[in-house]
Amino acid sequence: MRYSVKAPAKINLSLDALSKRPDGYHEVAMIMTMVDLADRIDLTETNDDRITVDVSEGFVPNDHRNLAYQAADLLKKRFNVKKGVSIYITKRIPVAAGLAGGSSDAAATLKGLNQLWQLGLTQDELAELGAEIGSDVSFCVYGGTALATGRGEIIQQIASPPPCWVILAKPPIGVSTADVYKRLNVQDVQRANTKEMIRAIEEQNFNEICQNLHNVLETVTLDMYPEVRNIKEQMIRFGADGVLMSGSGPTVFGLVEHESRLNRVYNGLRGFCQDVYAVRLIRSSDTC
Ligand SMILES: C[C@@](CO)(OP(=O)(O)O)[C@H](O)COP(=O)(O)OP(=O)(O)OC[C@H]1O[C@@H](n2ccc(N)nc2=O)[C@H](O)[C@@H]1O
Ligand SMILES: Nc1ncnc2c1ncn2[C@@H]1O[C@H](COP(=O)(O)OP(=O)(O)O)[C@@H](O)[C@H]1O
Repeated sequence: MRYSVKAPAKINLSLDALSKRPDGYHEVAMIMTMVDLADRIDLTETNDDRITVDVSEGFVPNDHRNLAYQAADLLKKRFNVKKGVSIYITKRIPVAAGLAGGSSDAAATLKGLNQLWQLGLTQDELAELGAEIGSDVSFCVYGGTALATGRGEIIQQIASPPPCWVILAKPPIGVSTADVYKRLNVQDVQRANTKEMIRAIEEQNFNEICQNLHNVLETVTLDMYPEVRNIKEQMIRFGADGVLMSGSGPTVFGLVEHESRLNRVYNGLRGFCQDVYAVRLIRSSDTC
C-alpha cells in the first residue's frame, strides 16, 4: 500500500515572542499561513517493522534525526504498530530557511500514516502528537491560516488572507532556530500588532496586512546576517507591497497584490539571490 501527501511551506505574517518560559522555550503569538511551495512525502507500507527514509536532497538527514522519521517512530511506539514504512521525501522547500520544511514533512507523515495504518486519529489528536516533535508541527497538521500561541502548538484557525502572490528569497545561509531564539531579548523588542493583523485578515484588507507585518526575530537574524537585511531592502526597492523575514529566517518574503508587478520583483531578486520563488498563498478552501 502507498500513500502520498503534500507538505506545504509556511510563512509568518506576524511573530511576537512575549516571554522566556521556565522550560527554555519562548511564549509566542504568531500568525502563520501556508504557501503552495511543498515537499512531497511518499509512504510505502512494509512488513519488516522498520522505518526507512530517503530524501531527494543529500544534506537532509535520512535517519532518526529526520522529522518525518520521528513522526513515524512516534506513531509506531504510541499505537504499537508492527508494520514498517519506507518514506521518500521529495524536497522542494529550502532547508533551515524559516519555512518549516522539516516540521511540514513531519505533519504530512503523521497524516499519511494515519490513513495508511488506519489509526483513526482526529486532526486535533494528530496536532497534539505533532507538538511532541516540534513547535511548528501542530500548525502544519492543520494548515490554512492560524494564530499560534504557547510555544507555537496552541492553534486557533482564522480566515484566509485575500489572494496574493508571495516572492520568497532565501540567501545561501542556514539559520539555527535555537540560536536565534537564544540571542533574542524579549524585553528589548517592539511588540507585533497581533490583534490588528487578525482584524486586517478578517476584513480582507491587503494594505492593512502589509502595514502590520512584524517579526521580532528580525532584530537577531538581520544583525547576524547582513545579507538578509539587504534582501529585505531589495524586495522593497523592486516594489513588493509588504516585506518580512519568515520565522527565524533567513528567507524573506514579499507580498505582491498585482501579477503585473510580479516579474519585476522576481527578476530583481534573482539578481541578488539564487533561491527565489514566486508562489501563491493557499486559501483554506484550496485542496492541497
Ligand atoms: C521560528 C519558528 C516560527 O514559526 O519557525 P522556523 O523559523 O523554525 O520555521 C518556530 O517558532 C520554530 O519552531 P520549530 O522549528 O518547530 O522549533 P522547535 O524545533 O520546537 O525548537 C527548536 C528550538 O527553538 C527554540 N524555541 C522554539 C520555539 C519557541 N516557541 N521558543 C523557542 O525558544 C528552542 O530553543 C528550541 O530548542
Ligand atoms: N524532513 C526534513 N526536512 C528538512 N530539514 C530536516 C528534516 N528533518 C530534519 N531536518 C533538519 O532540521 C533542520 C532544518 O529544519 P527546517 O524545518 O528545514 O528549517 P526551519 O525550522 O528553519 O523552517 C536542519 O538542521 C535539517 O537537517
